[in-house]
Amino acid sequence: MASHNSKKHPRADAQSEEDYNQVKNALKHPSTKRAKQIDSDTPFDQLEELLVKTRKDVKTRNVLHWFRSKDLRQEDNRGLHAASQKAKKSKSNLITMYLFTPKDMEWHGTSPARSDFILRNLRILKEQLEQKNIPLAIITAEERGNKTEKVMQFVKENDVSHIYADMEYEVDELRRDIDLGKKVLDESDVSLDVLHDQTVVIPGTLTTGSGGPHKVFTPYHKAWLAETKQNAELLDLVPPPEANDTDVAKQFEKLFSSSIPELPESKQYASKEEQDRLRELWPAGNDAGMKRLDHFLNDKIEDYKAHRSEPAKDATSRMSAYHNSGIVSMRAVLAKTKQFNGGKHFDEGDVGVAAWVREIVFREFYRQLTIITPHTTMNLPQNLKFDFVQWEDDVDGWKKWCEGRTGVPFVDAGMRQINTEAYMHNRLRMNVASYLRANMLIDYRLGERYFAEHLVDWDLNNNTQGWEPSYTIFNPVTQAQKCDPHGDYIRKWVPELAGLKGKEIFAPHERLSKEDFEKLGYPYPHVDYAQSAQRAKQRYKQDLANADP
Ligand SMILES: Cc1cc2nc3c(=O)[nH]c(=O)nc-3n(C[C@H](O)[C@H](O)[C@H](O)COP(=O)(O)OP(=O)(O)OC[C@H]3O[C@@H](n4cnc5c(N)ncnc54)[C@H](O)[C@@H]3O)c2cc1C
Repeated sequence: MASHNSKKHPRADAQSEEDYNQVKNALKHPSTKRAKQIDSDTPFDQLEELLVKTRKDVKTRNVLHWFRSKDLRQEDNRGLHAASQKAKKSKSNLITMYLFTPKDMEWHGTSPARSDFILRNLRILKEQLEQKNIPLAIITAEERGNKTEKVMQFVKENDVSHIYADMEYEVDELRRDIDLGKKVLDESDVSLDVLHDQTVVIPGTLTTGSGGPHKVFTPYHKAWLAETKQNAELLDLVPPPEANDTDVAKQFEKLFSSSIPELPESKQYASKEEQDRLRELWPAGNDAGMKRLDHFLNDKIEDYKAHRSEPAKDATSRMSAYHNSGIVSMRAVLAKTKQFNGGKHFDEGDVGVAAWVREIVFREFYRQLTIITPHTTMNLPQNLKFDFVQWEDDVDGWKKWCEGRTGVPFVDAGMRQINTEAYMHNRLRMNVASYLRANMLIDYRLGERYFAEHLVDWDLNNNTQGWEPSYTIFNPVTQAQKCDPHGDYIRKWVPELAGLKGKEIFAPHERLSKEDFEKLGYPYPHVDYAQSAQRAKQRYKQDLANADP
């Protein structure tokens, strides 16, 4: 029977040695030498160069916008708007398409929650567009390698003269667009344009005094604030597409009748209960996303700076899934935030606004890092030396980490949150990542993959940067005492410990008698914190000293 427990999608409660090896197999990557070659002639630069030639002045017939999983909205969508304008100018038709590639979902390990979120958003989008007589055709590409063929076939069948899309910055997606661009060059009557839409400031454009793109966050953040202050039009929105004439319905009957696919077998929810729970937590559609933003601005943002790192307060926006699938546009989000700030620039009004926008700038910065060091989206760390660390094969530790049974309350609470909500608070993401790659010395890429397989907001850029290994090792007990001072977050997610008083909850094995601890039904820590942190530091130091990337 189709199940989320299937071999292709290991679940927290089904982690066996076989699953562990399967995850490991999904983490193949080029050599560090090859990574450097890729960085020296980036797919982003190659695509930008190609687009100069593929943006052709051809006679307009039908105009296509190709939606991707990162721009699933009609509101303030740059590519869609450009396509609509082109169609209107020549009194031709706008048609749209989404290429559904279940094998891409397998390849990236996309979670059931995110896969379902994408399909639910597509359904809403299709209905909205149909009210304007604009078809949204769902085309299935059976193989990862036959996308260009599928798109060109669609282009021919529907007499498309202009293809528009919004750019995705990861290596595979850039290479897909390069491949399409090369085909378009061979066609005398087809044009291709791929626009920047994911960020307010285009990746790669914020440069240092010596001309190269910023690679360090603090100066990038400063430059970003200056750029958006000086060029207020960066937050200007474009309108949704204009309607087609009604006769289009007949002409493109086949496209209108294409239906939203079912979730692939390996991406199905484990149960109806899980499906209902996650759908309620993550309602689809631009309206739902903007409503969530309003709620955050009205009720939470003022306290964001003070409480953002306290998971029990749920003081953050939970907007990431909407940002990453492009359900809301970042321009719309920031324009609204500025309005809330009384029209003042982001760093000049409310301190909560300044702190919140700073996080969004991290998101923009990580896209800049992706285009300049594309190897980071190929299962390799930013600092290539970390590829030389000898990780441990600790299957038992891995299983405990996945299930939230490491014996470290703060870590376990985080893991149980992700397993229940397809989301984890940022402070916990930092702590569970540190625990896996340092205290357990398990290859951080397994954790990275686990996040992909479980998060609704999974994003390759943010996830790889979040998992970037370093010498920093968090102490999850002191972290919990600082960020969850009353233990409420731990109590919520680790009910075995709910009855503990005061500081007992942060390290029950140390703070209770052996007898009382064993009554809890909660495990002893998988490793000793101090010894394991020391071991990791030594391992990193020794292996990085010998690394030759
Ligand atoms: C190990 C690790 C893995 C992560 N994986 C992902 C991931 O797959 N997808 C993802 O979107 N974020 C990821 N993050 C970043 C961050 O944890 C989430 O963006 C954040 O928790 C989302 O919650 P929120 O929307 O309530 O954020 P808020 O605190 O409300 O922040 C506002 C927005 O800013 C952006 N943002 C916030 N923090 C970060 C950050 N550290 N880096 C980049 N952008 C940020 C998000 O778009 C977020 O919605 C990861 C962080 C770590 C440490």
